[in-house]
Amino acid sequence: MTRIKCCGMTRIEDALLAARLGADAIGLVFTARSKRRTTPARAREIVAALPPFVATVALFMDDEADRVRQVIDEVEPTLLQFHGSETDGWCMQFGRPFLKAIAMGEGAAALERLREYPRAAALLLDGHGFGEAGGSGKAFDWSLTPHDLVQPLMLAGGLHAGNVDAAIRAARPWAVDVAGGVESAPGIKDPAKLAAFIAAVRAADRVGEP
Ligand SMILES: O=C(O)c1ccccc1NCC(=O)[C@H](O)[C@H](O)COP(=O)(O)O
Repeated sequence: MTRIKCCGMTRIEDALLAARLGADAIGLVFTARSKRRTTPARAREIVAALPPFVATVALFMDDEADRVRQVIDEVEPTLLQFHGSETDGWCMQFGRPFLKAIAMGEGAAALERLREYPRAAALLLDGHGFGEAGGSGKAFDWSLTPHDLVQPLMLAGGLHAGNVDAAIRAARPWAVDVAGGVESAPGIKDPAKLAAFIAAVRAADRVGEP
């Protein structure tokens, strides 16, 4: 079954709805470069409201290590996610499992970077260009997804209910990640789009079942 992460949560009601609809994880963005950023205080409220077994992911992009530590202390996320030019060793310093986003906007040229994070819990292939922020709404060429990596792969970038089936068939990812495709405005989730997205992922999972 394809796991689902809904990113850029800023409201308790959106996070609860995602959990109720079956999302496996929600993302909380702390980098100043995001139009979906939230505060540690608000994130703490969202985390406290969630039911058990829904993972919480704290996102950063070339932020100071002290800022990451402050968020860990205040929010106690399940996982960290790094979107910038952080190295494998830098990401490891917090002693927490981490996801590393790889900018796939340059196409095949980006594939080498996937091999630079042997200690990442999973790799998130995102559609933006190198140095650009995530949450771009840009898809990449899913056929580039490699299948010889040990780590689980997550697919992100421009996904929505209308294309996630094709994305899953093309890339066969372990998980999909969505932000803009389920929103009515940055950081504000649209209940109908969220429900349609999760239903589309589940439908894609059933293809080929007897
Ligand atoms: O969402 C953001 O604003 C953001 C900003 C800076 C770094 C990462 C960010 N989001 C990371 C995510 O995991 C998004 O879900 C992913 O990039 C896909 O976004 P979208 O293309 O809007 O579905």
